[in-house]
Amino acid sequence: MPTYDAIVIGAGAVGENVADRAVQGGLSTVIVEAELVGGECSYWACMPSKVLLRSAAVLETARALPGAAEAITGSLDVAAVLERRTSFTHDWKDDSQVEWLEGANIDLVRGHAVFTGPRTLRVTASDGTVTELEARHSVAVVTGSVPLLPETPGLAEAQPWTSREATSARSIPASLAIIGGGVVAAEMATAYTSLGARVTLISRGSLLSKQEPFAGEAVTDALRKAGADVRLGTSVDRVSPAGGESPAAHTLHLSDGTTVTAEKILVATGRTPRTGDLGLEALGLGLEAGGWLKTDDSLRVLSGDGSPIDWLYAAGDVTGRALLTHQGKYQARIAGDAMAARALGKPVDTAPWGVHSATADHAAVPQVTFTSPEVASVGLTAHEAEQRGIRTRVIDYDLAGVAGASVHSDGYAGTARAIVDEDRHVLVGVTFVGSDVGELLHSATIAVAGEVTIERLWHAVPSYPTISEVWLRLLETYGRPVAE
Ligand SMILES: Cc1cc2nc3c(=O)[nH]c(=O)nc-3n(C[C@H](O)[C@H](O)[C@H](O)COP(=O)(O)OP(=O)(O)OC[C@H]3O[C@@H](n4cnc5c(N)ncnc54)[C@H](O)[C@@H]3O)c2cc1C
Ligand SMILES: NC(=O)c1ccc[n+]([C@@H]2O[C@H](COP(=O)([O-])OP(=O)(O)OC[C@H]3O[C@@H](n4cnc5c(N)ncnc54)[C@H](O)[C@@H]3O)[C@@H](O)[C@H]2O)c1
Repeated sequence: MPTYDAIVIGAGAVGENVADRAVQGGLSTVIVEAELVGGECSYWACMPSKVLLRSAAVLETARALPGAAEAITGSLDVAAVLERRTSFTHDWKDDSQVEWLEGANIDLVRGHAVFTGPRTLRVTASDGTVTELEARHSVAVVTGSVPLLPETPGLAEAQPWTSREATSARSIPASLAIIGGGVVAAEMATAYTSLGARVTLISRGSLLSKQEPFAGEAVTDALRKAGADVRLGTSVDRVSPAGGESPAAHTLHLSDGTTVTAEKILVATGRTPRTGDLGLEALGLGLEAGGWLKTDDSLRVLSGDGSPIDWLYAAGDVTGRALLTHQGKYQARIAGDAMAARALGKPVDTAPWGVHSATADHAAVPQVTFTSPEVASVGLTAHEAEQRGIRTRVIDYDLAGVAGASVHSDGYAGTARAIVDEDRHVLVGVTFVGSDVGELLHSATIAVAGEVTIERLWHAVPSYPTISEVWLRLLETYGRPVAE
């Protein structure tokens, strides 16, 4: 049986990084992949979705700029956008990522992995070939997540799209009904409206409800202005064939008594961990098939009794810690380093903010939602800070009042919010809403993760005239520091 120091199950962006750090730490490592090396982010999530959004965002900015606006003589070239998307996904082929694995000294076994015992796995390839693998030290489960489909009567029969079909479509449907009000729903509603589909978004709550309320409100207003039908506080009771002249269309019957007819339905109601078919439950460790893999901050999986399993690690979506590529890769760096350090008897630093502790997962998770306007946030919302019992002050500033924003484009609209922990005089959360604010976010992430005091932030001088001058405006709104 081939034996390695470490086995990584899942070669998405996160698994690749776990394996890379394990190899760099001195462990012989094999990675197992059932589909494409590169995972969801490269082929059906981050990259294709952002490419689908980008051209229209640039066009919108140009339209708000005298001089540039006059040069626009046509409309969005949908075929060119789809072609650029396909080039980013390498037409759903993973040769370049396989080449990267080879360069990083990571062995690859293709197929679906199932645990046969502690540290042993059986991998079955699509042609039926079986490979048994054994790990001397550790196994990392990095199997990601899959879309969660609600059990709405008639929905499965309508063969709805998930994010996979929405990001890989070769043509744009005339009409698209999107069920959900989270990030996927908001981004895909923005993209498909710009690409010419008649979009109806149906959300049982508000839009982007995990963010500051003004974020979802701004995106809702913008989507409506762009022509989308956004129905909030409504759910889908059942789906039926539309009949009539367009047999391929579907009718969605909503809880408010209205109906929506659409050629395609996109379900964007969240994700569920890919742990149902791994044989984890047979290990006798109290792990549940289909459940999230809870971990400690060095990414060791916690057994049913809450104690860490010394040989079993997990990172990325499958942990449910933060379903974001960059945060999963942060966990991956820590998991791979911790696996290597423990295997080789080297020191392990699991103190908060230590080398082997994914502390930022609790305090400073950044996220950019690439809607129009963009929503960029890190750390806590005002509501979350209050729930954690932090004594806060909320500072808001209208981005339209910042010189750099008015240079960016005419009629620039946006909002910035900073949440100050009044006891520690540090920021615990920041949100920006506005065109191109995504590139501003890392300044806020550094302030929050670095726990930079308000007094010191006055010495971080933003350049004039950039949108980042909002930092100075937020400080002025908070109040000048005084010498004691
Ligand atoms: C539409 C959409 C847009 C997104 N946009 C962004 C974005 O802009 N920015 C961002 O940060 N995040 C974004 N995300 C989230 C991001 O895609 C995920 O957080 C990220 O892909 C998780 O990476 P992962 O490696 O944990 O899982 P995955 O990428 O899902 O990789 C897991 C891999 O494991 C393999 N696998 C599973 N089970 C087995 C098994 N038993 N044996 C062998 N192999 C197995 C799978 O085939 C897969 O390749 C988006 C998500 C969606 C749905
Ligand atoms: N730009 C980015 O960073 C980006 C982009 C897309 C996705 N993602 C990540 O991917 C993950 C998945 O995104 P998502 O939008 O699918 O999930 P989400 O958790 O953001 O939103 C799920 C939405 O579905 C609704 N919902 C849940 N069950 C429902 C039901 N039965 N009926 C009707 N509505 C229901 C929820 O109320 C919520 O509005 C997110 O956690 C996000 O972090 C990130």
